[in-house]
Amino acid sequence: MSTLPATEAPSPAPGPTVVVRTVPLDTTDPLLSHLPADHRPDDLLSWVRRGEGIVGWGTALSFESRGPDRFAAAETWWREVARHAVVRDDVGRPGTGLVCFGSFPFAADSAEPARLVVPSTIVGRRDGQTWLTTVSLDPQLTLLETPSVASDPEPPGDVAFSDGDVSPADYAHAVAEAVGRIAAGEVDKVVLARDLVATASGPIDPRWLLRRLAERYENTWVFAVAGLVGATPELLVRRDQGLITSRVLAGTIRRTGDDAKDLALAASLARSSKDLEEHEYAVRSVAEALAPHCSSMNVPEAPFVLHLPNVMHLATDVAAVSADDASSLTLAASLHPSAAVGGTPTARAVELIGELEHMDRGRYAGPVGWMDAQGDGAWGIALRSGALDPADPSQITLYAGCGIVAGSDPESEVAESIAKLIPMRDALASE
Ligand SMILES: C=C(O[C@@H]1C=C(C(=O)O)C=C[C@H]1O)C(=O)O
Repeated sequence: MSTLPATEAPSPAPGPTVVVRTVPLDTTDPLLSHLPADHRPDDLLSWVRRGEGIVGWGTALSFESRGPDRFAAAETWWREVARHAVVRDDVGRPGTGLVCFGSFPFAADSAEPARLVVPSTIVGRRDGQTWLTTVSLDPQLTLLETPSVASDPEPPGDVAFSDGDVSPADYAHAVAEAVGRIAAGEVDKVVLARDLVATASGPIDPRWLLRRLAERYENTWVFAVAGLVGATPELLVRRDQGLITSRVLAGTIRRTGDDAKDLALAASLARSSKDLEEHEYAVRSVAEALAPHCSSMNVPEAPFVLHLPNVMHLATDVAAVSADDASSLTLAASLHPSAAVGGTPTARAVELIGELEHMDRGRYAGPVGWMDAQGDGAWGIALRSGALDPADPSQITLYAGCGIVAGSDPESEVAESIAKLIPMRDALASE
């Protein structure tokens, strides 16, 4: 329990003053089991992988930004919040003390704003050590009770799927058009996406989705920020005490369910010139964007095959040593959009997405993650995800996209998008 000195009122500080307290917590209960049952769906926050990470709820502070400067505005706001925060941190590692969660729209002209949220309660775990952080605007902050395990979430009931803005037929058409534009030399690669609307008979509890995603997709980061929920296998960037890492994915094969066949497919994926070419574009775009911020960088020569229950991807883990004080969010902003979700060359590919895709991606395929007061943090690409409808608790829009290159075939890309929708479709099932 802390009694911190009251700040003078009215405060001359331009930013809000938050009072933050982190203490070790003696529990081994799964992080996701702490997310409370009685909060609004868009008030639950998660960044969890293999039982570790952070979950949060309640809103101590939040911020929205729009347009091409959405990242810079968020960074400025965060620096102000961090500068004025009064922090007492008894654990002292990345993710403890003051932390925000964030999620950014893919496109600068999206109707969706970028969101940063500082939750009022965070439970985190790293290397087996668990902690509790409370954040308050009240300088007389007293520590909350140790969070308990919440009641189990209810399943969403029967779920019906319907076309979103881009039907499978529209998608095949857009892919064919993109292949034509690639042949004409406009771009080398463009990533096109589509959406699928799921309507459940009952309210969709994000805690249900998160638990199911975490159970089945242990090679992913299971996230929830302001109603965007998913399990991404792609880490845009992590900054952890001077070490920068990124997991680049591009090049995909659908799994068959037959392990022997899947191994043969994995071997063919690792040799496929179409996929290797697509992968190479994505790795190069990440390495080039990180280079100005790094003193040394390790980019493996050949990708490995990442096995997920629904698909396999060509994957490369880039590691680098930070050479400046660029925060994880600044790094994420300079990496976005990578060739994995935009294309190559980036600017022209993004224009082509605007021309051919016919939907607002919202925060799908944008950076999603968290950051602490030192700028350490982790930002994934919001893939294998859905956006809960803020107006209808029983509806969620799911998204999936595919990298289109010269050799792409529209029907295969429709099938690949279907495979990429499986994690969220399965997570919605009630069985
Ligand atoms: C765009 C998505 O995935 C991206 C595209 C990939 C591809 O085309 O091979 C692979 C992984 C991701 O970088 C998605 O899942 O929606």
